[in-house]
Amino acid sequence: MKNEVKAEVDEIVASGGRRPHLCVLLVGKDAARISSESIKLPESTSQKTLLQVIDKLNKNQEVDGILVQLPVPGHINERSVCNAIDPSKDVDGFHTVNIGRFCADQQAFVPATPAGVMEIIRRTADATTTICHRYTPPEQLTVFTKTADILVVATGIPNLITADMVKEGVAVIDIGINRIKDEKTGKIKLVGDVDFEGVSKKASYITPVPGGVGPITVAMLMKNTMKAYRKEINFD
Ligand SMILES: Nc1nc(=O)c2c([nH]1)NC[C@@H]1CN(c3ccc(C(=O)N[C@@H](CCC(=O)O)C(=O)O)cc3)C=[N+]21
Repeated sequence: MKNEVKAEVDEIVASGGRRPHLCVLLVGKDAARISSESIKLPESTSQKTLLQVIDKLNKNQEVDGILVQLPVPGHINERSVCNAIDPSKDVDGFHTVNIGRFCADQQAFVPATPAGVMEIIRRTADATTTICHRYTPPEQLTVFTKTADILVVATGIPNLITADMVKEGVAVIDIGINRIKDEKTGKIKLVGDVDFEGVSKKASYITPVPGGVGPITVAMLMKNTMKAYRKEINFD
């Protein structure tokens, strides 16, 4: 590493900010405290510099888990960044090694949001899985949503799913996180992709936003961090 780049990286890492904010207390033999550190880099940061910061964290024995908050600015290749993280510290499960191992039924770090959703559903029973996406015609979308026993929504479109689109007794999991302006107060508020007000009247279960998938995602990230700390995942 060139000296001036190294100095820059050292400075960025050193200015990484305050430490013990996030305190997760586990009582019993696993009692531990997870400390976390946010390293905020300017938008203009080059890919090279970012990769060097990651490399330093990879080599730092004190660091068990690394998460690069996505999305990254356009001049940075997301895949290269995810793949720069040591797979054994990849608590996001975004490294191709972890994705590949997961798909091949090998031990791996699994992404926190889907793991959280599975935790919510907590069922291993057979289910037919169908996927709709941005090219699903709107009138067809309703055909699918109306037949669903479990409806998992992640679109980024506020109020996409309304009461008329679901069947009585459906279980709804809302992964959407949208910041919209509240018509009444003028304040920015957080909503999901589901019209909670209407759909909750028909649903047997429904996760709210905020207070649903978000917090359980964080919990799954903590779980992965503990797995990384204990070196529980065997990458052989
Ligand atoms: N590498 C990477 N991994 C991620 O897992 C990742 C990411 N990048 N980029 C952004 C998204 C989004 N995400 C959230 C997690 C928890 C809440 C959460 O806990 N939300 C609270 C509300 C928080 C608030 O009020 O702002 C809630 O829903 O109750 C939100 C969003 C993880 N992401």
